[in-house]
Amino acid sequence: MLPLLRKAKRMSCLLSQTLLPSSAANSVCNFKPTHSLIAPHHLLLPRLLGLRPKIGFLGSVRGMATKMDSIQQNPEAISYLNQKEAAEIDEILMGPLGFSVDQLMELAGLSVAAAIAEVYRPSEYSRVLTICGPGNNGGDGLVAARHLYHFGYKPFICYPKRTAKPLYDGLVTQLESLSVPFLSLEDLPKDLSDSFDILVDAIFGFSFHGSPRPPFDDLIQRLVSLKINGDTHQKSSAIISIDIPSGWHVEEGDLSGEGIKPDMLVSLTAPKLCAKRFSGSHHFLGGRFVPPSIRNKFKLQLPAYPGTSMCIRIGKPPKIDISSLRENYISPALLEEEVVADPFDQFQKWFDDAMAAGLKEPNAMALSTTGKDGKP
Ligand SMILES: NC(=O)C1=CN([C@@H]2O[C@H](COP(=O)(O)OP(=O)(O)OC[C@H]3O[C@@H](n4cnc5c(N)ncnc54)[C@H](O)[C@@H]3O)[C@@H](O)[C@H]2O)[C@H](O)CC1
Ligand SMILES: [K+]
Repeated sequence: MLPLLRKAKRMSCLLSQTLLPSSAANSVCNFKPTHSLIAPHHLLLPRLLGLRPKIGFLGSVRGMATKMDSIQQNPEAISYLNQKEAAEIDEILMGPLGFSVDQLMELAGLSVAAAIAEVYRPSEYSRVLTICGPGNNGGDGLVAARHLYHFGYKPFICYPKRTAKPLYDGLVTQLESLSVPFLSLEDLPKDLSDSFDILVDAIFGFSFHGSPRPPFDDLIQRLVSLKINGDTHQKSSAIISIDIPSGWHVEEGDLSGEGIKPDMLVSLTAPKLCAKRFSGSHHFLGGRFVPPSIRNKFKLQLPAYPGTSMCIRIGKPPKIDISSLRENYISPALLEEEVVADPFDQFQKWFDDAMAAGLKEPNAMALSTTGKDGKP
């Protein structure tokens, strides 16, 4: 036991010298422990409590941070665009400013996928059906589906009116090469909420006008009825609308009051006027490509995106039930017979666990010592 403890002490000095200020390191090294355990602190604490750290989907940690940090924008402080302004911005971006539609669509679709991943974990909401319309909104949906695939979701596509242009052919080929299933209208299951956890509405964007024509009228109706007939005891699929809830008037919103009621809206570039009527839980902004010249010309007030994020929550986040954030760790205790004889090997094992979990600062650690009586 003694050589093991000496080794542990030697290692604690080594670690302390790298991690602590010298005075603190000296006091650790001069301290004579009778028992000592060293581990990355996020591993040691739960283990000492007889628990094993849970290695979960990192998006949940990130999502939680975003929930906490999210800027609770005053909706009135953000600019809303009318249909003409939205189309004009598009034209300027793709005209004098030199962007291509492919570029903007890629960024728009990536923002949508990022916003979805902020709120809906793939462990709970894996099956995603994206319903794509005939224009660029549909293209955003195809791009988002590809990114969701890479984020760990299982995407499906319904794209009943394909646009015969190389850009769209390419997006379809990219998804087919990932074996993402394309479902025809006939293939769609009767009850969408039985088969899909998320339904992405990529049917119409800011160029929509009039009343939806077939086959989109029916598809929109299926999304509407999902929320009307939703069994309150069963988890209903989440509906995510890209840029505009399809069928809504771009400026006036849900004129009949009987349109889609999405759970999440991802506005692109800047929210359109109809977004003022959005009453779902999650309103995000994406399309982080608006240059100052456009901001100035249209006097746009837009929130600053945090760090490298592709999306930002706008509007108030839903109230968080703190008890639902609690995780139960059900794992065996740290048993003496399971501990490796050499503390360096044991440390390496814990360190490898921390590295594999992708934890931030896996080299941060805590040193605990106890007396012979087992007291700290
Ligand atoms: N700058 C940006 O923010 C970018 C946004 N993007 C996305 O593009 C859409 C706007 O795309 P656009 O192709 O102009 O229009 P739509 O997708 O809305 O679809 C037009 C399409 O729909 C047909 N249509 C219109 N009304 C009806 C109707 N009543 N019934 C049936 N069909 C209808 C019309 O004929 C066209 O075929 C924007 O919202 C963003 O989502 C870009 O991806 C990137 C830049
Ligand atoms: K839409």
